[in-house]
Amino acid sequence: MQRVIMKSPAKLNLFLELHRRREDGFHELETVMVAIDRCDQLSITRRDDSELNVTAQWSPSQAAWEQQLPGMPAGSLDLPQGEGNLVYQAVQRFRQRCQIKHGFDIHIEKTIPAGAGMGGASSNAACSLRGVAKLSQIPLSDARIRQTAAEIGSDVPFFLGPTTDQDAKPEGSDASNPLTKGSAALATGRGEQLAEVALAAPISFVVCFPPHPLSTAAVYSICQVPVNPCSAEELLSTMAKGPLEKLSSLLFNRLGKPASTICPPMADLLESMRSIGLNGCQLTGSGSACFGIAESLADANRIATELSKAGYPVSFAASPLPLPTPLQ
Ligand SMILES: C[C@](O)(CO)[C@H](O)COP(=O)(O)OP(=O)(O)OC[C@H]1O[C@@H](n2ccc(N)nc2=O)[C@H](O)[C@@H]1O
Ligand SMILES: Nc1ncnc2c1ncn2[C@@H]1O[C@H](COP(=O)(O)OP(=O)(O)OP(=O)(O)O)[C@@H](O)[C@H]1O
Repeated sequence: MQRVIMKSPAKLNLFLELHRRREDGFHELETVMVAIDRCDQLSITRRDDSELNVTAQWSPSQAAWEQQLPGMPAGSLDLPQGEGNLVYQAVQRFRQRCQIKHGFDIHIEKTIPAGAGMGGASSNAACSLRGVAKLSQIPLSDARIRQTAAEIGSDVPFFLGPTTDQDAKPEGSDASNPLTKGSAALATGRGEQLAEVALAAPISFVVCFPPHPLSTAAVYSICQVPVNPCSAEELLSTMAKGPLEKLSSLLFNRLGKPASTICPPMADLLESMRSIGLNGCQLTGSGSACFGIAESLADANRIATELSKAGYPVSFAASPLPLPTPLQ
């Protein structure tokens, strides 16, 4: 096999709580993430020589994105190429660890907004590790893949999917829902310790990216660790057993406040989303994208169109997307 074409999904954080700031500068957190069907595409071709080439472009084009998001700060739509791209860093580190001599040509077609809190770069990095392992005949359950992912970023391990097929059968629920199995996980530590969680049925999200990218480090640098942290327990049990109508009241993100301090337009966006009829509107990750829950996918598509017309052109409906298990 010389080439793989892979989908690299985005994620939403349904819950995010901070427990303590660690000596290494990272925060111990508890977050529930769901992969969604807004995906970048990676094409990875094995080379006979040792060259590693990584290129990225917006789909359908940079010009289309610049036209859609005229208010974006200059340069914020420039995608890093080559060594500046997280995919290059992940693959190079993995090649050195596994002494992979051959090179790769990797091209990324981007639809996930950057600086949005949707894990675009992290997802691309995880996807590239899976693809390079496949093209190098390294079993996807090889521990060095997950080890490299954890070193590259806090969100990268999540996108590798369940560790083994056994892990993809979460406790106490019907894990056989083919539309959602393997799409959600509880992450702790700095985000690299994962436990698969069940989702009883698909959820209809509306995601909206205001033209204001946010730096994850900047948001964390002004966050406050609470004295009495919230718990994800009720959210997790409602995800597994329903009623899903209750979900929107259980969504929570401790980074919402620091993110809106840095990006005041987010408050207007959240207000617009609530007034248009979305439930449980909140920030995903460190932002600046926000999401809410609609009654149905048809409703989500209608609301996304309304938000686009109301001045938020990067608005879309999304559903949970099962992450691949190592056997796929
Ligand atoms: C906000 C989330 O997306 C939630 O899923 C993640 O926690 C962020 O993960 P990420 O983008 O992969 O972040 P990294 O690239 O690992 O870290 C970027 C910076 O965010 C801060 N950071 C990140 C994760 C964490 N648990 N605590 C932190 O304080 C640190 O300053 C770190 O230097
Ligand atoms: N493959 C990539 N795709 C997009 N951005 C990348 C990539 N590699 C490096 N970057 C850089 O990383 C920055 C953050 O990108 P993005 O927000 O997609 O990543 P993330 O940190 O995984 O997600 P999150 O916003 O949830 O923290 C971008 O602004 C860009 O400068």
